[in-house]
Amino acid sequence: MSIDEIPVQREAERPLPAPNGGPAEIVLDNVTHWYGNVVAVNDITMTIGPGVTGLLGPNGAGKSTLLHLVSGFLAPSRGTVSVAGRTAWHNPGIYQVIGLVPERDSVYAFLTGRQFVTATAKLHKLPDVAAAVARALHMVEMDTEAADRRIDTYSKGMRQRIKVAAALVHEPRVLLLDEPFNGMDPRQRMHMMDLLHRLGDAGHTIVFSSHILEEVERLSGTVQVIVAGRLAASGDYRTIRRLMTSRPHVFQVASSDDRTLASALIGRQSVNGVELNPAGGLEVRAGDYGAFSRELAVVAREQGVRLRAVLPADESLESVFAYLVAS
Ligand SMILES: Nc1ncnc2c1ncn2[C@@H]1O[C@H](COP(=O)(O)OP(=O)(O)OP(=O)(O)O)[C@@H](O)[C@H]1O
Repeated sequence: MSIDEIPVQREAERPLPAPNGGPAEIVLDNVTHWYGNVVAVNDITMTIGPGVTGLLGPNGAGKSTLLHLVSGFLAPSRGTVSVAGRTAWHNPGIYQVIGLVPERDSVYAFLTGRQFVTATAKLHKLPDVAAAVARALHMVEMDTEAADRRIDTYSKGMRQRIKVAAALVHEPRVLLLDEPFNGMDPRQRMHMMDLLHRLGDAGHTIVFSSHILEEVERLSGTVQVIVAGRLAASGDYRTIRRLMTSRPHVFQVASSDDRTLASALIGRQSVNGVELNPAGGLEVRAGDYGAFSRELAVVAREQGVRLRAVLPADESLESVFAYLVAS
């Protein structure tokens, strides 16, 4: 069957509000997806409206599967997914309103950035390809000499930006990005965050997945937390943050003088306990993530101790998610 033969299904616009109060552009209604015996998405109901929404969850939680369900690439095993009031599955019409930035580089590296974006514009059969390409390159700030260089000369940040340009070339209302910050350095990250912010402020519905809480916190007002295929928590990032930070945290700290740092930390307000590790470094139990991070920097400076590493012992976030699911 060619793409033109796939029946276009339309669904009545649903009046469901999104968590941020705006109209719901994306509606998942009791959606489940199995890969054979694996349940990747398990009975998820959610609505997403304009602005930036972060899909937060550990690796394997089902974020990519969920984005592919919303993009219409996967059929729900149960339930329904709709975008802009239309059923996502088997509905080529939704490609007009969706742009997808996949996690992997599905880009021919021998093309220039401009050629790649032009090919996408032609696939969409846009009336004025050159103008659409120029506009998309401008939006991601790639309307420079770099646009005419081969993609295999690009940095990771530039490759991500050109993928975003291709996804935006047909001016979709909804932009879906799978782990867009992976492998980026802090400057590239800031740049991409700024771009997504601008698109969200302009009224687009932006959904991006991430397994890093800080990325989601800095970028999105609304957060959907996915754990083991289920929706574990949903709402304003402050609510999610509070849920996460009101539990005890354990940090592994490495410094130039662990003993001095340990004795200076004991008795500090944000610190519940300190232990020196036999193999070096210390383990600190703290009540509040933010307060401890600030206090540690102050104490280290006061004592003239250099901090080499500060890592949450439960860095994978698995324990945070387990806590959220249990609560
Ligand atoms: N094509 C597939 N066939 C079988 N199982 C799959 C397939 N794709 C994903 N899975 C499984 O479905 C579950 C959810 O995977 P998914 O890729 O959606 O999660 P994710 O949150 O995006 O994780 P990651 O960030 O690691 O990609 C995992 O258990 C994964 O192993």
